[in-house]
Amino acid sequence: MFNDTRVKLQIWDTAGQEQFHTLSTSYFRGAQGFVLVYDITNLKSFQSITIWINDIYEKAGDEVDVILLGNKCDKESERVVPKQKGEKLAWEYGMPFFETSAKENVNIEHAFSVLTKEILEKKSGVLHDLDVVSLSETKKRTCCAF
Ligand SMILES: Nc1nc2c(ncn2[C@@H]2O[C@H](COP(=O)(O)OP(=O)(O)OP(=O)(O)O)[C@@H](O)[C@H]2O)c(=O)[nH]1
Repeated sequence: MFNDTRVKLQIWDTAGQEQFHTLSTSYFRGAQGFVLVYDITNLKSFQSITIWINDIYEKAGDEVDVILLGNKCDKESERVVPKQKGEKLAWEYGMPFFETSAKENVNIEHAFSVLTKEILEKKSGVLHDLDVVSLSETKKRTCCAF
């Protein structure tokens, strides 16, 4: 629930397709938000993030909401990607960043809440813009009819 609005999320997982870098454009078309996840114990997964960010913006448009997650934060002893690196990358692209653990349920709900909120805020912004346009159109027409 967000401000008394019930929200239903439809979440698509790429299920390993991304390894071959052959994500179908249907993953991007119509999507309102993206959750980019790397593994803090796997440097390559972090390095691939930049490629995916660019792919998302190219195929889904610059206006789309993206969050970055550094997952497996429960495996601190195996960490190879410092938290600051994730923060810096996210900051460069202006996206929210969290370290998460899917295993221990750390920050998962919070991350999805933040993404959902961003999407809803953008949507209400668009509706507001449309309202403004249609109101002024009506006004113009009323004006001309007189
Ligand atoms: N310790 C730990 N292990 C995790 C965490 N999240 C996932 N795993 C483990 O990491 C492995 C890979 O998880 P997946 O969810 O299959 O990862 P994926 O990148 O979605 O894999 P694909 O679906 O093949 O793309 C599994 O053995 C999970 O149990 C986490 O937060 N902490």
